[in-house]
Amino acid sequence: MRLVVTYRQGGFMNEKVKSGSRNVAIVGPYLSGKTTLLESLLFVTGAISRKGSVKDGNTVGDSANESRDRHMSVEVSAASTEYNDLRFNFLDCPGSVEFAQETYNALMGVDAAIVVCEPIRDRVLTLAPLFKFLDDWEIPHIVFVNKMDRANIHVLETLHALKAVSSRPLVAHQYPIMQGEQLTGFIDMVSEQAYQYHPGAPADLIPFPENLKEEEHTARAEMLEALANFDDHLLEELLEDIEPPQEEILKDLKMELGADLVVPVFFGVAEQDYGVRPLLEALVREAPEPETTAERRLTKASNSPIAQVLKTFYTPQGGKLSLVRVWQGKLTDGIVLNGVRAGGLYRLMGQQQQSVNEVLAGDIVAVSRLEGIKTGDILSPDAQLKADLPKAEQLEPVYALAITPEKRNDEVKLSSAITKLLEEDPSLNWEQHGDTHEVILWGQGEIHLQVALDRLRRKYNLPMTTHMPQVPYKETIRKPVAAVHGRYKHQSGGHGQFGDVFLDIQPLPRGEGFNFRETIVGGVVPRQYIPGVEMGVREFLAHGPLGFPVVDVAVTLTNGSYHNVDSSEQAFKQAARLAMQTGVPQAQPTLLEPILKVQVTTPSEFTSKALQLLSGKRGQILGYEGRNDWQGWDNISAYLPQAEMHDFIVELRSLTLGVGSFHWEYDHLQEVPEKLAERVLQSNTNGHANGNGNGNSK
Ligand SMILES: Nc1nc2c(ncn2[C@@H]2O[C@H](COP(=O)(O)OP(=O)(O)OP(=O)(O)O)[C@@H](O)[C@H]2O)c(=O)[nH]1
Repeated sequence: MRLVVTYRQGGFMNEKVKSGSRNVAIVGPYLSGKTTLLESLLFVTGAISRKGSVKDGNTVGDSANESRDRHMSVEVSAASTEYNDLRFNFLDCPGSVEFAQETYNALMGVDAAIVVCEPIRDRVLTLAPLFKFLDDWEIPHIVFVNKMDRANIHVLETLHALKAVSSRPLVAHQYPIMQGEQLTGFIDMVSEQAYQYHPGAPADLIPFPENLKEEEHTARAEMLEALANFDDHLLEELLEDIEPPQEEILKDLKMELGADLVVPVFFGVAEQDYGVRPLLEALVREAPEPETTAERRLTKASNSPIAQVLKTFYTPQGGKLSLVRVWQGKLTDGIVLNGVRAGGLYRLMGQQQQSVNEVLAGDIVAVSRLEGIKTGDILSPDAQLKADLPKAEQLEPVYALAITPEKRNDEVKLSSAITKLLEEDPSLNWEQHGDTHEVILWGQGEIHLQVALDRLRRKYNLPMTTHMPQVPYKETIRKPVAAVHGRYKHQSGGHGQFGDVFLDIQPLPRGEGFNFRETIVGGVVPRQYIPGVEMGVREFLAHGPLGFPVVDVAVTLTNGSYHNVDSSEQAFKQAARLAMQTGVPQAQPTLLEPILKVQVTTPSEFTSKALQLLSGKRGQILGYEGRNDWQGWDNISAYLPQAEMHDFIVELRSLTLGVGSFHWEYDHLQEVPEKLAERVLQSNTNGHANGNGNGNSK
């Protein structure tokens, strides 16, 4: 096939069949250098002829406008290159916890991940949730300690800190050669050969640095011991002081990395391309082949083509692209998947696309126009297909904003635009609240929602204003009132309107809602008018004297009278409303607020801070304990008023290096403390209803 060059910096690879492929996600904490590493990988493999930088906004990763604006990845970027006759599909994933869903979805489709991190002791904890995800799903991963041009802690200290947050043993695959804080070369721990880096060129073989002999030997012995834990033959050799052959070490590294039993560690400086070639070599030699990954992940009952959607994009022109991993068989141009004809197959290089005619199992490509298909869906031309592939759990939303189109006429466009937004980003959610009628956008944090709002504005021409969502307060009554009278009598022209009722109004236990009964005897209120009475009561309760829906109240129609000509269901409805208007204010109305049951997850060292945060937000601690499935992490259970939830995730993250998280569900309604209730009611009469009494726009 002929070379089609469409990429500005050097072009796509020749679209010819390679001897194999590797699909690799680049993951790691925020700003650790993932996009820079991708740029370097593409550069050293010749896919681009000039490197862009994150600062200049011209990298292949971070190509979306929303990423460029913020100098951070906000979605997965795919790029393809080749090295050693293998096709490499790299997925550059966002590091911010607010975009973790993107990363988790992408990880489900790769053969291995490169975890990029920085040599900063205090920041390694930010790796813990990612390591846990990788280990829970047994995804083979390599650590690349980046920014070794400013490493102010010793290599062994970095390794030690990293080991503390990984449940799998970390093995140094290289021993870095440093000059002060600057990486200058490395010793390959398999061959024990030393190399020196050179700007813009491959590393040179150099004599073994004698001063590192002892440290390197210790680190190598640790690596071999870790490998020997899963290989009896290697263990015997070590016990008998036999130097294991290099092939055996490499075989073990491949097998144990592939099964996520060990995590090899590399060091580098992505900005200078240092450490990037050895990383590629390791991926070629040691990362699992796509067929091996398919054997581990795919459960299937037929041989038809099978693919899975890892990410959905809507291009600025409005076209839909589904990034898919082909697990089995081949996809061809125009193939029908799950009943939908694909528009075309494309290899991606950031935002650039190159059309291809067919794609074989083990590859990752974008498929256009798969309308109705969502991220995570398993695709096949076989309608009866029974296949299973793991799918990352959907993250629960933890942060909300109420949104309103800047232009009133845009309200009708909003729902279809949000539907597309949610297809692109499954960790968003939205609802139109039943009580407050606000449209609420839910997501993972402030930046996450701002990115969603940017997309609404840019892609769908829907600028929005936002404000803090109102708290859906309710009200109830504290004491019963009996025989409240309501009489509706109206004479206008023809025949008049007459309804007359006596109601008992009583509080119900919390959570009982509403019930209506009648104890009418002797037909003083004829049967056919009683539904009107209930309707009038319900209508009144939708908006009580404090301005909120009234709950946990029982109303009994006990007595009344009627007029043969003038009575009607409508008139009795009005009479009931009048009785309620009189009676409810006498029954000590009181404000109720929704209380959430939350479960906070935090590293144990931050548990006391998280407890303080909860208490400071009127939370009621129910208990806390260490997690059985996650050493060094605690779960805290508490009740938290919904009025205090708005910034809870923001504050929790700022107290816990960004790794604290929480799960929540509505639990019950509870009386608002008197002082606070006054503030809420005051701000409600001013047109706002949130717990802090400040309904300001954000
Ligand atoms: N000193 C130094 N800086 C680096 C290196 N690699 C990346 N950086 C800088 O680190 C910053 C973040 O780099 P990115 O590549 O955007 O990091 P990222 O991990 O992709 O960021 P997110 O995807 O937003 O989490 C940028 O300013 C880079 O220039 C490196 O090897 N050395």
